[in-house]
Amino acid sequence: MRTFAYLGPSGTFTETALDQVPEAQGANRIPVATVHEALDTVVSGEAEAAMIAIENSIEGGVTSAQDALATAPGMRIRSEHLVSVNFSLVVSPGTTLADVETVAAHPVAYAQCAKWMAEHLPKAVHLPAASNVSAARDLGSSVAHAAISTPRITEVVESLEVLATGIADSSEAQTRFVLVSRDTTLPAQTGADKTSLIVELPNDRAGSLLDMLEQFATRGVNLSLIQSRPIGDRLGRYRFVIDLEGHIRDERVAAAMLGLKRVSPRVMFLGSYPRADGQRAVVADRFSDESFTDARDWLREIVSEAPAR
Ligand SMILES: O=C(O)C(=O)C[C@]1(C(=O)O)C=C[C@@H](O)C=C1
Repeated sequence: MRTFAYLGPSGTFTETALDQVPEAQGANRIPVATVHEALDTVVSGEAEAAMIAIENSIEGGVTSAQDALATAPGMRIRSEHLVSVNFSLVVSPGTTLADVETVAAHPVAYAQCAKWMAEHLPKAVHLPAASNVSAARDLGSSVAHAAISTPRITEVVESLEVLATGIADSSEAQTRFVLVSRDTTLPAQTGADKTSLIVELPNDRAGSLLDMLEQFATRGVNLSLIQSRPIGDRLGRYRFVIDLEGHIRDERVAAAMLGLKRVSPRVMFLGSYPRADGQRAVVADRFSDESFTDARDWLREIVSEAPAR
């Protein structure tokens, strides 16, 4: 039976993202407690793929996921999935807002409710939880007086009371999830694709960040995310987590990758996959596949006609 891992327990937004994967319907699902654990199940072969949150429209890149992807061997993103997220404040029956001094919440969820918290619970202390669901499920047994959770939490944990709904700073917030596996076959080009990379730069060379960015700019490759994360071995060493518009089989993306390989000591290719929003990249004529192949044919002709030395 096919097996998929996701950040559990059942009821998380991550599970909602997994529900979007046709192959995961009726499959065996392993709920895990962290992104690291999710990727470990894939590395060990226990699960064929894992669903992880990678970016939020308010909080930006999910750094724990970026760091886990940078260190787990051989991970490839197969597909991306968007889920609209909103949050409720829940308590054990009888607790009022005035009683709440501590709030359990997943850090990404807590950050998305910052304005509501500042207005209604300015003195509350945040207790980080592994997921939106575990924050609420563990209320009875933890020191938390309230939890930030998904609006559907009362379907999973019936004993809870909802103190406030729609507490996220934006009602339009979305989280982007990716399905990660060890399958290295490339998903087909669709014209509306994304490619994810992790790039390290030499830190003893002035202008290496500009060198990297030029590889994309001069080939008309648009970036949709760029974030630096500490490599962790010593101060001042960072890796760049990058999402770009296009597929590695697009000539302009392939050319940028070749350029990157020359300026960077380490480029990790995390995958090319269809964009969840179906938005096609806007590509100027001079960056089209045809423009690249024409230029290559022109050069080949010159080289093949060159007199032997
Ligand atoms: O999947 C969930 O419900 C989670 O608790 C996790 C998570 C995340 O990992 O970032 C997912 C989406 C929300 O934006 C906040 C938290």
